[in-house]
Amino acid sequence: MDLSNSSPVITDPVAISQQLLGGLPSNLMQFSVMPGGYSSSGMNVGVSRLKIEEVLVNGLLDAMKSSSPRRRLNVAFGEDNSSEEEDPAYSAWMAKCPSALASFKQIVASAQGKKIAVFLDYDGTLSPIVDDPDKAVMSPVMRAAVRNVAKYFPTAIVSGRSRNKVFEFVKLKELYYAGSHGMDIMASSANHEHSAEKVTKSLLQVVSGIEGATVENNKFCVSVHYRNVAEKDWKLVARLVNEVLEAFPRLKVTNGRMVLEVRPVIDWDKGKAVEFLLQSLGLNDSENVIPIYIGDDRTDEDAFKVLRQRNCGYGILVSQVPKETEAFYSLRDPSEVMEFLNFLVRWKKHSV
Ligand SMILES: O=P(O)(O)OC[C@H]1O[C@H](O[C@H]2O[C@H](CO)[C@@H](O)[C@H](O)[C@H]2O)[C@H](O)[C@@H](O)[C@@H]1O
Repeated sequence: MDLSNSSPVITDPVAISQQLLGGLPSNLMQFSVMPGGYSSSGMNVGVSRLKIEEVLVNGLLDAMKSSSPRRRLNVAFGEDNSSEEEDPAYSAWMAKCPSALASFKQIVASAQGKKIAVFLDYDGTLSPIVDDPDKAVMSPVMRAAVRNVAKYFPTAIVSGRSRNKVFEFVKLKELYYAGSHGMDIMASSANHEHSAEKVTKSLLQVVSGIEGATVENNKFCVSVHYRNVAEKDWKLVARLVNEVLEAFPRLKVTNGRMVLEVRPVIDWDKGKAVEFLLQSLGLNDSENVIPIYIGDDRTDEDAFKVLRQRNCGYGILVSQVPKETEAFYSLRDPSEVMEFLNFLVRWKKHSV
């Protein structure tokens, strides 16, 4: 299948599902309800809708605090990285999760004669984290790097944002897009979309009095951002979100990078989205396909885990601080992601 000549922009979830799902095993098409609202990975901080208690609010609050680790700065994006090499904790962590740049030769050696498929998260991976989610633009050089990668490898973006929104940022028709943590490639989602609209309205109402709190409707998931909220108010945000969810038994909340992500209680995540895309795109041959998934967030861990379990391909975590991860390799920030993508293109050009 010549993916570079196909028409990959996923414009309608139902249509694409019908197009992609033809021939897929029926279990891939099922949504199943997870008891208690916890994600299958156990990495997310799932909050049961049934127990809106102090202890859970505090649990969520702890997760909110730990999602804002000390931030390093990024040279390529106009910031200063000078003290990076001196952090012993980071160096120790790198021994377990080595740099994908330093390990590039090993990565491509294992891909000789095989097909690489590239999966990319958006926020924090292709664009640096910024205070205003609407301003998380992708730099022209990063766009060029992603475009080049897509010329040589089937490439998909798997984002927590809605497909439309992430496409507005990326603007590349030659990619595949999975939005709402992969839910935005699925059919039968009308109910989830409706719930997202309703819960967005309620969340907007309750957080309207909290300075800095914003709500973003990602079609099937809804983000409540607290990056710009004073830390003293985080507990209030957690409490209000939990209270709203009491009226939405089919929704749960997980914690991302200073964002509470309200999503359907279904057995679907970025890992399942990657499996779905590999199968749909005819790339399910784990002997001959090496999927590379690059992401920075807890939700990306589901995809890293899938690659580990399949024993094929590599998860690459983008992080400037040591983190527990299922990824094999690491990159510090979006500028290193860009370098890695450029390396891949250069290697491919010279290996044909
Ligand atoms: O899966 P992703 O593409 O990484 O999407 C996850 C969330 O990303 C966005 O929020 C994050 O980036 C914002 C812009 O840099 C930042 O302000 C926010 O604090 C981060 O959590 C997006 O706005 C969310 O809706 C996504 O769920």
